[in-house]
Order: sequence, then C-alpha cells, then structure tokens
Amino acid sequence: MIEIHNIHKSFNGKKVLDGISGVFETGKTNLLLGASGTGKSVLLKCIVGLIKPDIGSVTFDGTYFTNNKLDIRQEIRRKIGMLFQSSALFDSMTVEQNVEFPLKMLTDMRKDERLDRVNFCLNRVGLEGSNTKMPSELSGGMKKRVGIARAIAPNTTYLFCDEPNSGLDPLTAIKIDELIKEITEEYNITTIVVTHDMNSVIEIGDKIMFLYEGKKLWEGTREDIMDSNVEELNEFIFANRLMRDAKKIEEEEEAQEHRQHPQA
Ligand SMILES: Nc1ncnc2c1ncn2[C@@H]1O[C@H](COP(=O)(O)OP(=O)(O)OP(=O)(O)O)[C@@H](O)[C@H]1O
Repeated sequence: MIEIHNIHKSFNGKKVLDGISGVFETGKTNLLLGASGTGKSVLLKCIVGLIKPDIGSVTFDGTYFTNNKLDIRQEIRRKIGMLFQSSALFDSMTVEQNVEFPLKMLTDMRKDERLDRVNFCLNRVGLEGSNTKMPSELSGGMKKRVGIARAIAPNTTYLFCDEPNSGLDPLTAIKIDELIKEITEEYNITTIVVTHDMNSVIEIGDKIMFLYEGKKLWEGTREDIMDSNVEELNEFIFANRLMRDAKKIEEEEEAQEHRQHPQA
C-alpha cells in the first residue's frame, strides 16, 4: 500500500499540486485520472522520488520515503518498476538484454538465473521466443509488453505506468490494460496508472483518483464513477460521446424498471 499525505508542489511560483492525500491499495490497479496539465505526472514523479514535493510525504507499506535516509529510499526504489509512455526501451539492446537490464543492475542473480527470469517474464507477457529481436522490429503493443516484462522482472512490489496505452489502437490498448491488471492481481503489486482514457477507467479502474487543477476532487471505483455528482468529473467523463450514450441507456433502463415495478 502506498500512502500520500498533503502533497504540494509549485514550479516558479505556479502551484501544480495543491495538498493531495490518498491511499493506493495493494493488488489493485489504482488510476490517477484527469485532463491534460492537471498534475498527474508530477504527482507520480513525487511518489517515486523523481521530484521532491515542497510539502507532504509518501510512505510505502508503512515505510516513510520522502526525506528518509538515502539507503532506505534506495531500498524502496529497488522494489519499483516503471512503464513509460514511450516504452523507453534501449534501442541498441535486444528484447532479452532490455528485460535482463534491471536484474543486472538491482540483483546479484547469476547469468543462468537472470535468463530464467527473463524467459519467465517474456512468457508472462506473451512474448516467448522474442529474445533476440531488436526494439525496431517490434510493434507498439509488443514494445509495451517488453516494457511491462522489464518493469516486473526484479520481483517488483510497486508498478507505475504513465499513460501505458498512449499511441496504441483501441484493441491493443485494452489488451495492455488487461495485462497490467492481471499482473497486478497475480503478483499482488501496488499499481498506479496515470491516464486520461475513459476506456481504461471502465476496463481496469479498481480505484480511481480524479485530479483537477492540482487538487483531488473525487475518488472511488469504476462502478460508482458514472454516478458522481462532481461537476468537473462529469464534464470530463461525458465529454466522451460513448459515455454519454452509456449513461442515457442506463437512465432509460432505470426508468423502465421503475415503470414496471413502481414499488421497488
Ligand atoms: N519540471 C517542470 N517545471 C515546470 N513546470 C512543470 C514541470 N513539470 C510539469 N510542469 C507543469 O506542471 C503542470 C502539470 O503537468 P503534468 O505533466 O503533471 O500534467 P498531466 O496531468 O500529467 O498532463 P498530461 O496528461 O498532458 O501528461 C503543467 O502545467 C506543466 O507544464
């Protein structure tokens, strides 16, 4: 479980995060949702320690991270896997070398153990036998899969994904979302996904935190997001025509149910 408490961050006097607190649960896909420029990526960077918050703190499974001693922060960092928007694979390395990289950096595994682990992870993301391929030979969806394999290779406890399905076609995007959710549940990882994609909300949003102009305006599950009465969230959700149609159908069904069973 990751807890954040009262995170504030400004750049050159401009407030980007304005006192955000919350809990990201273990074994769940926690979404940071919001429009462009609302501070999602800055919050993610504050959580992983790439940006230092001006005020506020982050704890990982009860261990204080922000401002703690370097060795404790390093210990936590070793348990963090990151999946970047661009996949950020090393272009000059094969798929196998990319996935092996964090094992070389972060563990004292022998070569044969590392290769076993690489093959296990590639198998898990559906890329068995792709070891010798170069990133330039891969589709966007395959690159994300390699990125996921690399992120989970060192038995990751915490997984952070920054817009994992950006640049993918809708079907591949859903598959990548599903893979992230499956892996989160299977290995009991605490996963945080930054997104502004309503499809991701519906597919994988176990827990959603909605950010607006640097503040947390709403949090809840994908089951209750459609019934929120937060105006800014509703504007965000129903900017998407499909979501408006889905809401209309739901309301019509409820009205019909009420006509048939007025006492219910
Ligand atoms: N290092 C920085 N220096 C100055 N301003 C920054 C820095 N990083 C982010 N910002 C500003 O903080 C604000 C929030 O940026 P952030 O990248 O967190 O938005 P976001 O919600 O992730 O948006 P998007 O969905 O477009 O990625 C933006 O106005 C951005 O310009």
